[in-house]
Amino acid sequence: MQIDIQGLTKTYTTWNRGSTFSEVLKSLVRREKTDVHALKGIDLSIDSGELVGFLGPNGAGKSTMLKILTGVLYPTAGSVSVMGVCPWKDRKKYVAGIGAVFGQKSQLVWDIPPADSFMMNQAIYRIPDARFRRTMDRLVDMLSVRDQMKQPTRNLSLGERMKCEFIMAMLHEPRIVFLDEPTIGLDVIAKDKIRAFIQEMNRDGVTFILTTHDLDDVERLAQRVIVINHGSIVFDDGISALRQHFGAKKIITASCAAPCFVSTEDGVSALPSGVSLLSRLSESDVVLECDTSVMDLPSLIRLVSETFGLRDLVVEDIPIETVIKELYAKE
Ligand SMILES: Nc1ncnc2c1ncn2[C@@H]1O[C@H](COP(=O)(O)OP(=O)(O)OP(=O)(O)O)[C@@H](O)[C@H]1O
Repeated sequence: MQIDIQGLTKTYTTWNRGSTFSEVLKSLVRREKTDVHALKGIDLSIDSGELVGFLGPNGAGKSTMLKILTGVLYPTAGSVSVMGVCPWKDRKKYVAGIGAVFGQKSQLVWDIPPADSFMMNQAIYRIPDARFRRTMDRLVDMLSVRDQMKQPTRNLSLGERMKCEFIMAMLHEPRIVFLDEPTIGLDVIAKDKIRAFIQEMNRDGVTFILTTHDLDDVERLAQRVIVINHGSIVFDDGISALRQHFGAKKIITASCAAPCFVSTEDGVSALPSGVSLLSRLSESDVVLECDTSVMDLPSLIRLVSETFGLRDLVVEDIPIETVIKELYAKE
């Protein structure tokens, strides 16, 4: 096991100063304390080579978790061991083995070309010359940024800069890389390139811990999804299990020859149990949600076909957004 987290708890204490003049004056003598329970006793283990996606609504505790795992914040209680090291206790030894890419924060020096920033990292991590050249050449070719190497970072597009951020984070060949919103603001082509890069590095055995609000990132990359809400883990499994979390539901778009499931005075009387009408596109075109644990799909298709004369049919999984929205809404 590469990462072992037990009972991880973080409580932020803030002091209420008040907003009116008299409240601020009073707070000089006696201030009210507010505790924010950002992480409430998290237990988690992650194996070497995993690609884990952390999801959660705003304020769920993801950044707090990432900050503790990268060693920039210490917890209120609990233990963390990453490759046998406690991140916030033995920082010097720890940072040599990890990498980090933050979509909203740059590690490159703005006024100098990426190639010079890379050489700074070579010195910081004491990477031998031959190994540095070999790793840099490989990464630069993988991400196709050779033409950008000699230009000042401030002149690069967001996509070019993000690719260079990845190179910067991978030069010392870390075994674990933390990614915080790595594709934020990128166009679809740049996103694809970066995702392919992450997958290739993962195939080489690098463990990735990815925090994001981009469900495409999670669907395309993560083998395991951990959803945090109100400081606790509310889901920890694969992406297909996430889809099944609220039952085996399917979305069916049916185009029929005759008007189908039309409303009567008593409501939509013809709908069988386990099936609900999501939307009506026209009298004879409907979008249905089918709970296949109640009504199996072949029976529903047969019923629609025999009753209304089926012309066209599309069966889809529940959109991952719907599942996530329901998980987030749960207290
Ligand atoms: N330095 C701090 N002092 C006080 N409270 C804090 C501090 N940092 C975070 N919090 C609170 O802790 C909770 C968790 O915050 P955190 O930033 O970890 O959430 P998050 O899941 O990363 O959210 P987002 O997706 O919006 O970045 C929030 O209620 C936040 O207001």
